[in-house]
Amino acid sequence: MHSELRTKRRRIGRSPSPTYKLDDEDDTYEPYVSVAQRRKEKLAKLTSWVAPSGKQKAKKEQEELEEREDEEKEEERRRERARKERTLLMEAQEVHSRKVAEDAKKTDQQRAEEADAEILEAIKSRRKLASDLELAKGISYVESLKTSWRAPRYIYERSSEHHQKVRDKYHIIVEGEDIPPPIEHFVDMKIPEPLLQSLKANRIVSPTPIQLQGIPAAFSGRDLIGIAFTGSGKTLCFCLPLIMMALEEEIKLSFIRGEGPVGVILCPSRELANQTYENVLGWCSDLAKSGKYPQLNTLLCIGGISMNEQSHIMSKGLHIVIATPGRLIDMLEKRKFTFNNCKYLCMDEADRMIDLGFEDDVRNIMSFFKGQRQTLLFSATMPKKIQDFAQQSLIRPVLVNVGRAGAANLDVLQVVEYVKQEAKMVYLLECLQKTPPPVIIFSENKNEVDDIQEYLLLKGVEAVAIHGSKTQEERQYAIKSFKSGAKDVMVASGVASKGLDFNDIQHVIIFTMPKEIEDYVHQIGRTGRSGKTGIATTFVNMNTPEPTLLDLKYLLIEAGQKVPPFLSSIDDIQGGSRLGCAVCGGLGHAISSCPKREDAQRRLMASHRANEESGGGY
Ligand SMILES: Nc1ncnc2c1ncn2[C@@H]1O[C@H](COP(=O)(O)OP(=O)(O)OP(=O)(O)O)[C@@H](O)[C@H]1O
Repeated sequence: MHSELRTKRRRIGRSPSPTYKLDDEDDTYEPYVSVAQRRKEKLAKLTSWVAPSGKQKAKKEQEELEEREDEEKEEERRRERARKERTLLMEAQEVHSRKVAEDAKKTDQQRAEEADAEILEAIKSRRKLASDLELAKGISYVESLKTSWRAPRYIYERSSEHHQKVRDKYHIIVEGEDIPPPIEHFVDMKIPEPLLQSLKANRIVSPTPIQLQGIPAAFSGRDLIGIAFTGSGKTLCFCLPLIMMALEEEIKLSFIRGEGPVGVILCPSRELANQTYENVLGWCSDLAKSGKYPQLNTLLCIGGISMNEQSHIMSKGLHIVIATPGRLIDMLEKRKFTFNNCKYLCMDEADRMIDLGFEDDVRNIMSFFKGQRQTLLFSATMPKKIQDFAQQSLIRPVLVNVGRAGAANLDVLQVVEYVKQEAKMVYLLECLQKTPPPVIIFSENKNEVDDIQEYLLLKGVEAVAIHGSKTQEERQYAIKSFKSGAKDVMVASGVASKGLDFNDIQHVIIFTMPKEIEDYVHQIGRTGRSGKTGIATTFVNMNTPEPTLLDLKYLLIEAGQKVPPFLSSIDDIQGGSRLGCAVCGGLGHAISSCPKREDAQRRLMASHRANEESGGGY
C-alpha cells in the first residue's frame, strides 16, 4: 500500500501542472489542480494526437496576427477619441498656464514692447480715410489736382540744393515726391495785390516757415500735411489757397444760386470755425473792396447758430464753407448745398479730426464729394503714426514739418509749480500778479471753470468763462468781450485751447494739468504767438497722473526749460520714447500706458452706445 502510494505521488509529482509544496515536511500532500486546468491538459493531450497540418497552423498564426492588429488599431482609435474629447476649457487652461509661465520670464520692457506692437498693428489696420464709395469702387487718383499756379520762373530754375538750403535755414523738414520750391516772399507767391496790402495791414509781411513751404505746395494743388508749432501762422497757409482757387473759378464763370462751394475748411470746435470764418471774411472783403476782384461768398456752418441768419449767403453762389463736422453733415444731408463741384478739403487741428471716434464723420463728409479733391491736414501736434495713417489716404502728399510734431512753442516760458489742491485757488490770485492782462486760465473740468470764475468775480477780477455747457450766445459773448479787452481774464475748459488766436495773451495759467500732453501744448500755445513771448504757469500735484508728469518733464527738457526738482526726481520706469509716443507724441511714456489711447477708446465706446440708442445716424 505504501509503495503504491509513493508511486502514485511520484506520478503526480511529475505532472506538468504547477505544484505547490507548502510544507516540505508533509509527504502526504497532494497539490491541488483546478478543474479548468485539468480540462485544458486533457484537451492538449487529445489535440496532440491529432497534429495540426502546416496549413492550419499558418491560418491560425495569420488569425492571431490579424487579431493583434485589430486590437492595436482599436487602441489607437480609443486614444484618438480621448485626445479629441479633451474639452476646450482644458486647452484654454493649458494655453493660459503656458502664457503665465512665458510671461513670468518676460521683462517689463518686453511686455511694453509687445503691447506697443499690438496697438500699432491696430492703427495700421484702420480703414483708409476715403469715402465709402471710393473704397467700394476702388477709386484712387494718381495725379495731384491741376491748378494754374506756377512759381516765378527764376525760383523754378534754382537748383534743388538751393531749395534745400532755404529749408535748412528755416528748419523745415519735407517729405514727398517732386516737392514745390519754398518761397521766401509773399510777392513771389503771386498773391493778388489787395490781399498783400490786407496782410501788411495786419503786420503780416513775410511768410513764416510753415507758410513759405506750405503755401507753394498748396497753390500747386498738392495734398498736404502741415505741422508747425502753435501760433506759427498755419491758418493763412490753408485759407489762402482756397481763396485763390475760388477767385479763379469765379473769374472764369460767375457762380449763381445753388452753385458751389469750391472748398470746405473743417474745424473741431465752433469757436475755431468762427475765428477762421472771420479771417476769411476779412481777406475776401479786402479783395472785393479793391474793386479789382469779385466778391467771394463764405458760409459759416456750425452748431448752435440759426442758419437762417445766413440765408442771404445761401441765396447766392457759394464759394467757401467753414464748418464743424456735425452741422456740415446735417446741411449736406438736407441738401442745403452740395459738394458736387467741391475740390478742396482742409482739416484744421487735423489730428483731432481723424482721431479714433471722429474719423467716421470725416469719411461721411468725404462721401459727398463727387470728384477728385485736394486734401490738406494741419496741426501743431500730430504723432508719427497718425501722420502715416493720414498719408495713406492722400495723393502724392507733401509733408511739411517745422520742428517736432507736438513740441512746445519755444517763445513760451514754461513754469511748472507744485500746488496742493486746496491751495490752488488762493495761489491763483497771487499768480495773476505775474503779468498784466490779458490772461487765460485753463481747467479740464466745467464745474471747476465756473468755480474759478465765481471766485475771481468775488475778488473783483473781471473774468469771463467758456466751456461746452454754456450756450452759444454765452460762448460768443465771452470770446468777444475778452478779445476786445473789456474783460481781463478768461477761464476756459479745453474748447478754447485749440487754435484760438487772442491778441497778445501775456500769461496762460493751467489750473489743472490736462492728462494728454498734446492738450497742454495747445493750451500754453495761446501765448507766445506770431513771434511774441509769453509765460505759461502750470499747477501740478498728487492728482496729476505720473505718465503726464513724465511727458511734461521731457517736454520741458526738449524746450530747454527749467525742470523743477519734484519733476526731475520722477523715475522713468514707464519706458518713454525720445521720438514721442506713436499715439499722442508724449515723450515720457510707452504706447501701452498712453492716456490718449484710453480716452479715445472710451469716446469710441460712448459714440457706439449713442449711435445704438439713437438708432444710428449722425
Ligand atoms: N507771416 C506772418 N507774420 C506775422 N504774423 C503772422 C503771420 N502769419 C500769421 N500771423 C499771425 O500769427 C497769429 C497766429 O496765427 P495762426 O492762428 O494761424 O497760428 P496757428 O499756427 O494756426 O496756431 P494754432 O496751432 O494755435 O492754431 C495770428 O494772429 C496771425 O495773424
